Amino acid sequence: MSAPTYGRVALIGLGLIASSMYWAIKRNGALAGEVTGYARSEATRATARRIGLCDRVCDSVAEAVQGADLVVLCVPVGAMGAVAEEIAPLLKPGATVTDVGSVKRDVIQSVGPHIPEGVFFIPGHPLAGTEHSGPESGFAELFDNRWCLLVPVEGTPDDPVARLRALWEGMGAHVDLMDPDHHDLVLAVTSHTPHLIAYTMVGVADDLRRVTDSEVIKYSAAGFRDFTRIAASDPTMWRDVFLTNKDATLEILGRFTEELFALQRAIRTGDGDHLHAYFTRTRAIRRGIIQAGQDTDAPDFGRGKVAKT
Ligand SMILES: NC(=O)c1ccc[n+]([C@@H]2O[C@H](COP(=O)([O-])OP(=O)(O)OC[C@H]3O[C@@H](n4cnc5c(N)ncnc54)[C@H](O)[C@@H]3O)[C@@H](O)[C@H]2O)c1
Ligand SMILES: O=C(O)C(=O)C[C@]1(C(=O)O)C=C[C@@H](O)C=C1
Repeated sequence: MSAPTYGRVALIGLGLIASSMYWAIKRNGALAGEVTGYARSEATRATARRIGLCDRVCDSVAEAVQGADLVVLCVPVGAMGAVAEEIAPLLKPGATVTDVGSVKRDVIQSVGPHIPEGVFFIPGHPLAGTEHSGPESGFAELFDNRWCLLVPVEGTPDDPVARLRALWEGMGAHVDLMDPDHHDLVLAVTSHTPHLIAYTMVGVADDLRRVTDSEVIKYSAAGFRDFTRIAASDPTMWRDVFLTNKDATLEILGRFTEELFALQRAIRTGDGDHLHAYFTRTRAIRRGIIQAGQDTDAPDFGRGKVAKT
């Protein structure tokens, strides 16, 4: 059997992503010699022990990080800096620190200054998740065929990046490298603003509850149901995403509202051509994604082509 990618991996914050990483590492036993885990709440640590999450659940962050070759910060983006400050003096020379946060520029600014000389810092972001959170929500297949973006800070040598890439690939993901600002802009379009829209739509439906007598829930069609799934995502995580990816989200939200006003106007003025042209353009985008084989969840994935009208 080949040597493990890392001798010891420490997972800090035992929620959806950390627990999925643990099960994915265990599925491919060659990835880590030992996985330690730490959660700040005693209840979370007790749950982790009960379900066999991590080879060793530690009662202090110091014990979890001690001797680790890789430390993965799996806490909300707003908590990354404080956790990094706490673990900094405990890090082994030559170790790598990474994170899984949904925003990258802010994590680089809050974590970077605490990373000691001789320790590598390679921020990361797996583009995979669900609306569930906590130690019991993880599963080994979460990262299969998903992207994981790595955002190495300037001057990071190739070897530690290649090693972290091997870990993510071993957990089933495809890996790309990206600049942090570009990451934050892309994710504002593909993830952050869509979440805000889902939160808003469900909030609007809730405001109308009395008017509709709960019929929006009873008769919710597939589109709205997808919104409710997204809007059930963890409030702390998403509060931090919007507070830390403020500029990119506001930029995309500005463009979104402009387009929305144009569509609103087309509806009011009965401009069917505008609506039809707009929807034709957006449908082509969806079809392009499916034809490029980039949406493995789509019901029409693998059929090779989609119906023409
Ligand atoms: N959920 C997703 O879809 C998803 C996908 C990709 C990346 N992420 C990112 O991964 C990270 C973890 O998300 P998750 O979905 O696993 O969350 P989660 O809520 O399931 O788990 C987060 C863990 O961090 C702990 N924690 C919270 N605040 C803390 C603090 N101040 N100090 C120490 N520990 C603290 C919680 O107790 C919990 O154990 C976040 O940064 C998030 O942006 C989430
Ligand atoms: O599928 C979901 O539930 C998600 O929202 C996952 C999702 C996304 O927007 O795709 C959410 C946040 C992450 O940072 C990465 C993935």
